[in-house]
Amino acid sequence: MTATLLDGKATAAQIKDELRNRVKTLADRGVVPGLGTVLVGNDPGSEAYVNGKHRDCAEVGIASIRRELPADASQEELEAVLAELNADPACHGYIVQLPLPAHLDTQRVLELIDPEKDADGLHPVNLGRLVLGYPGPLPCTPRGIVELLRRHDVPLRGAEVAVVGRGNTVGRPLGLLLTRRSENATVTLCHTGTLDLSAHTRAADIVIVAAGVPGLLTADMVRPGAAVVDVGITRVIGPDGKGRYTGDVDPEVAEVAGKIAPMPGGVGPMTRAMLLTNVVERAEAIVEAAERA
Ligand SMILES: Nc1nc(=O)c2c([nH]1)NC[C@@H]1CN(c3ccc(C(=O)N[C@@H](CCC(=O)O)C(=O)O)cc3)C=[N+]21
Repeated sequence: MTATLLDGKATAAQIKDELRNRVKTLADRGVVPGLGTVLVGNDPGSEAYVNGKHRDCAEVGIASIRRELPADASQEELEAVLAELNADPACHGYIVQLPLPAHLDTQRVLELIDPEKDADGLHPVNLGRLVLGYPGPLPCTPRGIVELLRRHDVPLRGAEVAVVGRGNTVGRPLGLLLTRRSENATVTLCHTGTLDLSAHTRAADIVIVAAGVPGLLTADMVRPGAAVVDVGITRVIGPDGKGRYTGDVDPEVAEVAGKIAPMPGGVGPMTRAMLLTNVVERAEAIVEAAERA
């Protein structure tokens, strides 16, 4: 491998150190930030992610508020939990772990989250704020990618960025974030239906792949020296018959790229660090509003 590492694990650890200090400052003002998680069912992958979020909270001093419902929970039961968290002043932000079981109405659930408590930044009101350039919680993965690039001195201003994938959680909001005046990148939002994908990726200074297609980005598609960010996370069965997660970037890309954010160890830890950041920011906003009053 010739590319240098965009090390999400180390960067997330540094961000957690910074958050620990902000949480201390909040505690001095009498507020402990609280993150809520809502998990429906017992998918082992979702359980592992939610456990990871609570471990992160403990490391930083954020209080964990855990709500778990059985796989056959009704829409009404789930909505009652959201109403409870919306009303709980100890909960500064929360997430509903996705995907939900198929019998539940995901769109309706996500729209019932109080936008001011939307730790994922994915509520339609907050995506609308992002479109309009208004302040609000930002989606964790796009924000984590921008933060990872910034902290590794990858210039965004004037850069050509190819984003592959236009999903609501990563690609589409990432395009909006990167084209804000404060970032000022030039973005081409590609997807698996783009006719000449490699023409776009080869023209880019930064290639960010969030398509969920293992091995989609190959070495011939990358301009030598470009920065590459792998957001893909797909469960595959390896040659040994065991399940594992794989990214969207072929390993050979590391011989061509100048910098690479790998999976694992890149965007995942940054996503988790941004979830914590969103909660601490919500708590800070509440303390500041109370002190102004
Ligand atoms: N409401 C909601 N919000 C989410 O943010 C959300 C969700 N639902 N559903 C599932 C996806 C997936 N996701 C990941 C976050 C971190 C890692 C992560 O930290 N990965 C490590 C590897 C962890 C391991 O190997 O166990 C890494 O990339 O290095 C992975 C996946 C958040 N999601």
